[in-house]
Amino acid sequence: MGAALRSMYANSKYEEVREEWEEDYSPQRFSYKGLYKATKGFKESELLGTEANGAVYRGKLSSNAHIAVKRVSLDAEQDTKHLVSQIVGIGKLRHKNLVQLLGYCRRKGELLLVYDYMPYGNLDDFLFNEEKPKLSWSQRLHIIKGVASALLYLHEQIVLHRDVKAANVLLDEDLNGRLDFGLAIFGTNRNPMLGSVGYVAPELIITGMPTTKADVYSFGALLLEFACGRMFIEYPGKPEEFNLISWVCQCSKRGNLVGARDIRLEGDYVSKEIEMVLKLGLLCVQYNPEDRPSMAQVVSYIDGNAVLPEMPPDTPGISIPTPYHEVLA
Ligand SMILES: Nc1ncnc2c1ncn2[C@@H]1O[C@H](COP(=O)(O)OP(=O)(O)OP(=O)(O)O)[C@@H](O)[C@H]1O
Repeated sequence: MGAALRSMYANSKYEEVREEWEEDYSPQRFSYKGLYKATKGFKESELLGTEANGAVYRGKLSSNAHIAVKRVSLDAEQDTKHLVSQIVGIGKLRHKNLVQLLGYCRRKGELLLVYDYMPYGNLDDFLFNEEKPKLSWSQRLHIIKGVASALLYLHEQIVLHRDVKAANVLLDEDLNGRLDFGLAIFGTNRNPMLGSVGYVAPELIITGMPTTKADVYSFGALLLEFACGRMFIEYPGKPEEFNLISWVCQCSKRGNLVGARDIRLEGDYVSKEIEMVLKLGLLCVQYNPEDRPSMAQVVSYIDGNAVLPEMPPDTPGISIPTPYHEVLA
């Protein structure tokens, strides 16, 4: 048992692995031949990006649907059955601000994940790459609202995202923010901390246990990045500007919280909204997980259905250095 029962196109370039237990998952199963054709044979020109976990290609199916295909290598000891059942489960989630995971294909030592294609790529580029057109404040707020509601939806479905970061927020054709599922959601991220440096909640480094409040922390870091147009942690920065918590608290102490904003916004912003996003960001990145709001509260604050609690910049638990300070100082 467990051996491949059927190997489609054995010994051909379209060879793939299918096992009997996958029969129930056939609606989510893509053929390697179909994906090969969709991506023009995984041609260099269709490559969207290569990250530590694998390469992502743009593709077009025979139905004319645009897709993105992520190729990931599988460890021999990986529990493939469990992984595939997780992929199928995640694929059943439906929310307008999630990047839909359409299905998968499996080859020897390799997994291919198929997603809806997001034409504008990820937020990382728009927020931190000076060469990309800047996002206006109203576009940013629209994206923030979308991502917050997607994360709330995941938590309501008892799913942790585990890797909220700007690179995992993609933009669709209408510039809606769509939360992408990084590999961390499947627990296959080879980074044992689960998540990405800078966005990981301090307690996660010690416990290694992902929680909803750790997702809220990462979302808070993202909020600060949206408003400030800078990465949450910037290595070459001045010590007091090393991370956005210190930077925003400094501005707040000087009585100029809005001064922490992205200068690329120029005059295009609403002070009250920037203030709300910055204050909410600080609330979410508090050191103590119990002090952070839930995603349901976060959505209420963003939608203006609840009043944000006042939190002076010297409140214990916000302006203290993160563990990264000590590691990287
Ligand atoms: N569905 C998609 N549509 C369009 N572009 C995508 C899609 N998914 C990923 N990309 C792009 O492909 C590149 C690599 O993405 P990938 O998700 O592997 O990066 P990552 O976020 O660092 O990885 P991970 O989240 O698994 O740690 C990025 O530039 C990303 O914007």
